Amino acid sequence: MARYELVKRSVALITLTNPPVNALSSPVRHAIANSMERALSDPKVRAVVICGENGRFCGGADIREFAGPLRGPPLIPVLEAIEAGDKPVVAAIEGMALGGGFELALFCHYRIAQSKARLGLPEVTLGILPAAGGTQRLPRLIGIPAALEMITTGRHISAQEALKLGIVDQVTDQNACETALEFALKAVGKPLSPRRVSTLTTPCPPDLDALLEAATMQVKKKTPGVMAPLACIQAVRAAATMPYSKGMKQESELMATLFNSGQARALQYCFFAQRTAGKWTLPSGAQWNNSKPREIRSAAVIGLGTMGRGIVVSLARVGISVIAVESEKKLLENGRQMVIGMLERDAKRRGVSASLNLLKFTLSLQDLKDVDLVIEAVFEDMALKKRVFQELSKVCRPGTLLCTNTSGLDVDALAGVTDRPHLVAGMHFFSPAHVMKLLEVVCGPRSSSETIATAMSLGKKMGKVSVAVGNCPGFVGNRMLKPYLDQATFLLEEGATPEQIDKALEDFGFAMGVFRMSDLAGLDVGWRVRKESGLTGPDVDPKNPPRKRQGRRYCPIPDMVCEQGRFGQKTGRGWYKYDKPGDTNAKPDPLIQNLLETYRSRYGIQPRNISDQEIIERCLFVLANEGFRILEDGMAARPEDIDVIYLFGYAFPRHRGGPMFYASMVGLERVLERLEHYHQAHPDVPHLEPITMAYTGAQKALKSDKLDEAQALAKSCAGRPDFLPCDGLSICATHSHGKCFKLHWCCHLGWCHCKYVYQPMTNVAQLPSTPVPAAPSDCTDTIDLSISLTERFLRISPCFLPPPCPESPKYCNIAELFIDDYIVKRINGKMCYVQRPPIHTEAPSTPPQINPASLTPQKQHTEDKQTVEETVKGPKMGHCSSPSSSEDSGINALGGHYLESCEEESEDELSTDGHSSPGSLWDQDECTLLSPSKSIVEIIENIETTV
Ligand SMILES: CC/C=C\C=C\CC(=O)SCCNC(=O)CCNC(=O)[C@H](O)C(C)(C)COP(=O)(O)OP(=O)(O)OC[C@H]1O[C@@H](n2cnc3c(N)ncnc32)[C@H](O)[C@@H]1OP(=O)(O)O
Repeated sequence: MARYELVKRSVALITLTNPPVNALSSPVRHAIANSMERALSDPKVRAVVICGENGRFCGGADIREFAGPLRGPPLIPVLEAIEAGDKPVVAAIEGMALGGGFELALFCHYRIAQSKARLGLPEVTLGILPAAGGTQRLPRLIGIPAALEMITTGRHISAQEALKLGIVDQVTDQNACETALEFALKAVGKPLSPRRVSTLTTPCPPDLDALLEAATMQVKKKTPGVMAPLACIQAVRAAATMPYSKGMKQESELMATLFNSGQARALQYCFFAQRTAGKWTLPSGAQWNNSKPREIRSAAVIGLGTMGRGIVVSLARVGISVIAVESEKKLLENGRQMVIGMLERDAKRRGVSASLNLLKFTLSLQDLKDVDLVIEAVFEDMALKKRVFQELSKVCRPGTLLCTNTSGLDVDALAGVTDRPHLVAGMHFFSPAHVMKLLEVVCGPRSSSETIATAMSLGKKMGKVSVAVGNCPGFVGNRMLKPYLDQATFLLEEGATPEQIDKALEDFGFAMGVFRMSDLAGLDVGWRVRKESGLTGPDVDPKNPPRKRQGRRYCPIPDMVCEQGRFGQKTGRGWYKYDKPGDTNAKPDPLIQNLLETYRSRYGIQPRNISDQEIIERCLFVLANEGFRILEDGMAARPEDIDVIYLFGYAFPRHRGGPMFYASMVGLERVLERLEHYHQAHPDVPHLEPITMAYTGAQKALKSDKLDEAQALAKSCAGRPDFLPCDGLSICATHSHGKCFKLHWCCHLGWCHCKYVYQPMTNVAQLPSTPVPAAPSDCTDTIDLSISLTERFLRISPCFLPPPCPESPKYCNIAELFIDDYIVKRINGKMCYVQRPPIHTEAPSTPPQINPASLTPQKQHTEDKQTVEETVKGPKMGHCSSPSSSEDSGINALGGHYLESCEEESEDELSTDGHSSPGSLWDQDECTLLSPSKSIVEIIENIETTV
């Protein structure tokens, strides 16, 4: 974790060795502390240099450690020992010094930076503040204004800027470590006191209060409702007004508040979710690390509308030569001028020369015969796109990849008209394409893994956050948007105003409410789509009730707004009025208020007061509900992918984590209950029906037509770093195909390709601890909650925490729980899955008394124990069994499970009377899930899978 060497006979060189970013994990902190002690006590050592391996100084604290209790030495005392030492310590900064890494450098007496290095305190972006002295030391070093700006924005600065600000002492084009070694030797003997930042006085500007006030206003405007930047300002104020030690105390108190906040969890989740999305996976098993992308040197873009132009710019600025095609001379010339203008402005801003020589503009598709990849960006019309793809098929060389920038049309239908359906995929950019970071890469059923790998890799090269999604109407982002927009207009019908709905959403954290956003995007686009899909317009049968379409509720208000020529900002009128077309300052319009009142009275709707809570719940829970459906349908691989799409494509507030994360933070029971509530009130709105309900009752018959739930679960988990193939171990005898998987933590169900085989294996401490919903008063032991696997998955991993340490001794294993119908039991307020007992005809009227010992044959204990030990040691996994053998072994799961999970327990603890001994471990948190210490074991869910 850190290497210690004596170099040049008298300099201790400490190299951090914790790939990929030399984060300050517990072992690294240990190693720094030990190395410093050694260096300071060795009389041969006259100076110390600290650097990072592989050209990266340090990426800061190990963010993964934030999820659990702090282990190992706290960072601050380790760093204080560096500053307090009587030998000069020089930080040799290559690559990056971020967060705790930057703070480490600030505790050193000198800092040398390689010219390409970046420095910064990005903690604010993770919902925390620089709490290893960053907020107290940086202002002392560079003054309040510059420190405030760096700390509240988290901006990374260049080595040159750091030199200018006085953060580093020297910038070198050479190896920073070599330079630092020379520098260190020269520093020997010079007084260290002035180099100790903690002893400096913060230069305090006379207008401190005004400065801090302005900063406060600025962050409140830029990131409304976000706590961390405000806490940063308070900490910096302390640096200006308090002695160092008091300031440090203040910093630590502020950190304590932030550290456990939901915002910090959300923002840290976003950090990892973004990186997880790059690790794409397809149902076929193809994924980021087993599929090779092609290199794309040349591309073509068809259509030079807003989207096409943005795509051309995105490609050209990363050095890909582009042929841009239009159908008419005038459009081509217009597009050419606009693209050149955009590239020139972009290059000026980035201080580089515009890559105009990479561009070619043409009216002929024939010019595309040699390009590596084509992105079609013509009008959103299937017939037109099909014609283009047929033509491309004829013109382009056989290996050219053909991509479409459709925002929701069937990619496979386009693939079907080509001679190379495997080389066709969707590349759904967001407008404006050269600005927006999101790219949905749409995998058609026939898209090859190489095609997807290439599109994903091209997206990354263009600086996009690319997410692989399935091919369904609207893909992921726009599919979810529809129910969200519907809810907003239904709320209008019921009594809300656009201003009220927008305000509620903006207070939640959206930069723009749904109506302001629609005005910006233009209302005519959606109107055209609705007309084309027969929801409105002359083709609609006049006998159709205006507020019903295809058997479900329909709100015609948006059509009525468009019929008045109100298309949003561009026409100066939409849901709001604007001073002139193109203006952005939205003002409430009494005409809209009139329209709503007339509408309501025409349809006999009594307007009611609608709370902000209802607005948020209906708009956002319906969004998450559709997300669950998308996971169930296998159209997104993981909830993180959905969240990333909403964060980067739809401006979902980052400190809320995304719609799926938000739902998990609210608590899925609550989301479920509210959706049920709203669905009961609005039964003609299917999107309000919780996905969990789709598999119960009257819908049950449909289940066989649906994708199997277990498959959906596995799909939703495949590719997660915590969802690991179990090394090709032999699997069930009857279904000897595929591989087994195991979920370490997020779910205690694993899955193998014989889709009914579950292999629970999880860390006891991580087993579901979601509070169990209160039982109905008239029936205290049973709630007939039939929930889907996808939901359960999310429900028990409410914040997608990282996996526990693999060496954790607390794995439990229900090796043979592979049943088709099992029960979730509540034990001590937590949940446990066991096989349904032999069928009893009647549900017990009182809570069943489970006698664990009687459920647990002794022989099975021993066998299970064996399995657990193997599990703990390594990836070896017990066999999965076929459903046919479930009856032999399933029931032992409960006993085997808890016995092995709490190895130190004697069987006495598993007392058949169900009462735990005082002080027993069964009473402690870590084992509560498995403890039968309360005699009442409640059945809280019936979960069925199809066999
Ligand atoms: C008392 C409290 C004391 C101290 C508190 C200190 C607070 C902190 O230091 S908070 C952390 C501050 N640091 C950061 O925010 C940096 C975060 N990382 C990045 O910005 C980037 O990763 C990067 C360092 C600029 C490198 O970028 P890039 O080269 O593009 O690689 P990535 O794909 O982003 O990351 C590679 C790999 O590393 C993982 N990772 C990166 N940083 C951290 C980290 N700080 N902790 C843990 N893991 C980190 C990242 O998740 C990637 O992992 P994969 O598994 O490969 O996806």
